Amino acid sequence: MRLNSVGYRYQRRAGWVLRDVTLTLAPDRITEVTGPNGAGKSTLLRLLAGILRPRLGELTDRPARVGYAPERFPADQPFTVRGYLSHMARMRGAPDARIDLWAERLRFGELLDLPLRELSKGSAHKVGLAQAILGDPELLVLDEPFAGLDAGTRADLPALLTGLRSGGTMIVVSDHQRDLRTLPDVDRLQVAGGTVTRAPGAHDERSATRTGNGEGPVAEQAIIEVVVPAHQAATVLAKLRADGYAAREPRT
Ligand SMILES: Nc1ncnc2c1ncn2[C@@H]1O[C@H](COP(=O)(O)OP(=O)(O)OP(=O)(O)O)[C@@H](O)[C@H]1O
Repeated sequence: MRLNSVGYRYQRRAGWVLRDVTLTLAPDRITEVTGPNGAGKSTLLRLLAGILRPRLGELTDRPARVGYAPERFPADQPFTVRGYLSHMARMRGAPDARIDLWAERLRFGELLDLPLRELSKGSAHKVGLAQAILGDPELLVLDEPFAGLDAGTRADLPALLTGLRSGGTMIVVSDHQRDLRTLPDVDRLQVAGGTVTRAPGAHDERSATRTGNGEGPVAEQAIIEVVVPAHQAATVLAKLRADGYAAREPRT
């Protein structure tokens, strides 16, 4: 996906929030977007997701299936959690079983029959994440997904995102608290002063601060090997990826 000299301002006479942004996002990558408050991170994410259209320049090669979770999920809707997610799943051609799967992974399974309006802020935020993910998007755009999450879900989320990336999803995350900082192999964009620049990736930064205070709330990762009959390798790999684990092809 490519942005060519993209500029955006909200009103005709307002100042430009973003100017002359040119960048390419590669598939199968996680990109973390950082920057100070009001710099334009959400604006950039809305442009990437197609919620906003560039006033200047162009955005090309956006994948067809896009999942987007806004910073604040609009929970003031007259549905139960399950009713809302079923509707979203139907619109995206996803099976209902995905609702239970993602409700369990994001730790809100026991809330599925509650009205959206009764949810706490953090639980509503989880529903916002689930609706973005359950349609198996090719591009997943998450605006501050860690904000307001309980410690367990917050610790799980980097591994869930890594699993989706392994399954081929391009992921863009704004993350001003830097929850992804210890995840290896993440691209980083810095939004400031109306421009977007590439910053050193989390991997580079982790190497640089290995003896410093770089530990974050990311769950500890473990690598295991699984031995299966050769003819089942592709099936098992697909199952692991569908379950949100990062799994790689067998070595020959
Ligand atoms: N709907 C809107 N109408 C007018 N101006 C807006 C709108 N949304 C954002 N802005 C302005 O655009 C600028 C960038 O806002 P944006 O929300 O993209 O920043 P951000 O980096 O995501 O900030 P934060 O870290 O506080 O969430 C700000 O000056 C903001 O006031």
